[in-house]
Amino acid sequence: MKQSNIRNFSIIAHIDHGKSTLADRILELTETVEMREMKSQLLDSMDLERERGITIKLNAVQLKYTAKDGEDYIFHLIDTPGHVDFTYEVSRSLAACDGAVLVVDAAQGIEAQTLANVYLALDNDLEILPVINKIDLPSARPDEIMQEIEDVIGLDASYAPQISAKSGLHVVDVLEAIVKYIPAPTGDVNAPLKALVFDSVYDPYRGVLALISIKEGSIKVGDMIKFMATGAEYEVLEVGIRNPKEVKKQQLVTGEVGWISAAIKSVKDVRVGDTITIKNNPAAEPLAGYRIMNPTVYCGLYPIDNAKYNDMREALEKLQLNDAALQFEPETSQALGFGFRCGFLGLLHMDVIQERIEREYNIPLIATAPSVVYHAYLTDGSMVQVDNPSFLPDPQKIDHIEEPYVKASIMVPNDFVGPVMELCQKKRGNYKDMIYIDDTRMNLIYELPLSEIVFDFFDRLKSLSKGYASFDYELIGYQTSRLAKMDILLNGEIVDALSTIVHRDFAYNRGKSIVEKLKKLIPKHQFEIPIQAAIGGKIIARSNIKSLRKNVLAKCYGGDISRKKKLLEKQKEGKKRMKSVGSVEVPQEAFMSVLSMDEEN
Ligand SMILES: Nc1nc2c(ncn2[C@@H]2O[C@H](COP(=O)(O)OP(=O)(O)OP(=O)(O)O)[C@@H](O)[C@H]2O)c(=O)[nH]1
Repeated sequence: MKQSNIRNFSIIAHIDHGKSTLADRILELTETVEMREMKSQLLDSMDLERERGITIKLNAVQLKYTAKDGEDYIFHLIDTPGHVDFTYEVSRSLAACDGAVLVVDAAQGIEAQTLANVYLALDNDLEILPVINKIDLPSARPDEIMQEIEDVIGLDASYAPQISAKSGLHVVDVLEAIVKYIPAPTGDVNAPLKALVFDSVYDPYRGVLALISIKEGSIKVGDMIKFMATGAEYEVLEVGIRNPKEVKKQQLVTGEVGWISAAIKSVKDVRVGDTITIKNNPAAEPLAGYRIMNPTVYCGLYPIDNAKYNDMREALEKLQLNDAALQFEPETSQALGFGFRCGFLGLLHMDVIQERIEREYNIPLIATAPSVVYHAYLTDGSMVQVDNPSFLPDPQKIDHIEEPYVKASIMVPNDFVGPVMELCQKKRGNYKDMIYIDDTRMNLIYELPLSEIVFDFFDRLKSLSKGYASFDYELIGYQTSRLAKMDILLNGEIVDALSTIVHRDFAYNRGKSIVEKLKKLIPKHQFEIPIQAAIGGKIIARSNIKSLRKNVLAKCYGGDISRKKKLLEKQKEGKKRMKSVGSVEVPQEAFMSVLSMDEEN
């Protein structure tokens, strides 16, 4: 295939605007997948993804298309994840392309992630092809949306195909527009190899497969390769493409997108964003833009059954082979026993990992409230990074504490601007700017502490804007805040897993709210349980869980063993998700109670 007849592109969109549905239609139209094999949203391979309707892992497929000009083309379609947690992956997958198909919902119009994705595409110098989707909806306003794309993004949308990805209407226009408007790859096939690693997949038999886009040169079986950032060296055992079935090849050349296997044991050697070159004929410099991804959110994960500790380590190790962004190290909690401190890219990433451990490895867990990474500057001039609130150094030794901040862009209809600004204010946001999108909507720019938005910000935003607000953010660095550690005491004992770092101005309300929540969540015991919130030994809120009066077994008379058994079974069921903390049984929800703060302020 001539390089000039290759087209490499991604589909980008705000969540739910129809990216995966369009990808499915394109696969059908190019007859890449036979109809009977076609499962809806084929590119989303993990069960969890399908269930949650989100795209997490990237995928690349090769498609063949005979255009109306009579020429045969090869398309490489690279699927990108659509959630803010995975921005870096989106950016790298875009760097593997020459163009991006921008899907915009004809009823919703431009949303925060539409813009965020457009900026990422522009950063990567991509040609952007707008496509207006869901024109079958009664509420569709394709012409207005076309105007919006021109006004807000500054793209010429006059040639944007207006389609229904669901029914397939006009989807062929998208393929023609890809041929016409997205440029062919330009690299020199005779230059030393530069292959961008934009994803990796773990295969239990062959080790890590690197998904690569060949920017210059070529790669073939038997080559000795070098990963330029990690320095790892391997011999290439297999190269190939996916269509979406795996097809082995002898080599991949400039413009092609595929995979290589080289008996690579750990995903850590195959960092997304790295450049692969040939060891004996290396490229002078790597492709631009590589960076190491650091987790933004940490939490403790503890097996409910301590005997499962080693199984859990194995589960995490296996998951990590697949997911370089997941970090973990052993941690002990007085309350919860032995477990792991785990680092994630965001809350969604955390949820997904937690669910996979429970579901795929069958290990019931207790998760502690997520925490961001604080920088505690000590009076001796040193700095410690704190990702677990219970390890915050003694207040006497702390000079000041800094916390991570983000710049948030929130798109919201005019009617909801008031409540959204109020929410941002409550979440300690600093107002920065307000940009008019059109007569009906605005883009609010705020700087907010990450700790405030990783919790329930997104849910609150959605509910108070009736689902209309959309949101995107990027980390902008650390700022000093008046923070302190708040401890929770049950029955007079500090429960380390319930400690949080709070802003001093909000400490009282937050303490009160947590204490009240715990009172509702922790079941009654045979004895009274005092619950207290304290900062530096000073009690700021308290309540009591009254003792249980009735014994369930008292109801059973005589020797009705089966009834007794049933009752005990029932109690056991209820206890499954409990963890004994000292003499108190605490349910899983209690550890998350520090998160949802509906009653506060
Ligand atoms: N009416 C209508 N619904 C559509 C159309 N295209 C997609 N949808 C629906 O919109 C919803 C979201 O579509 P997806 O393709 O999953 O969206 P996505 O952008 O891939 O979402 P993420 O992968 O989560 O980012 C699904 O319920 C689709 O059935 C369309 O043309 N018309």
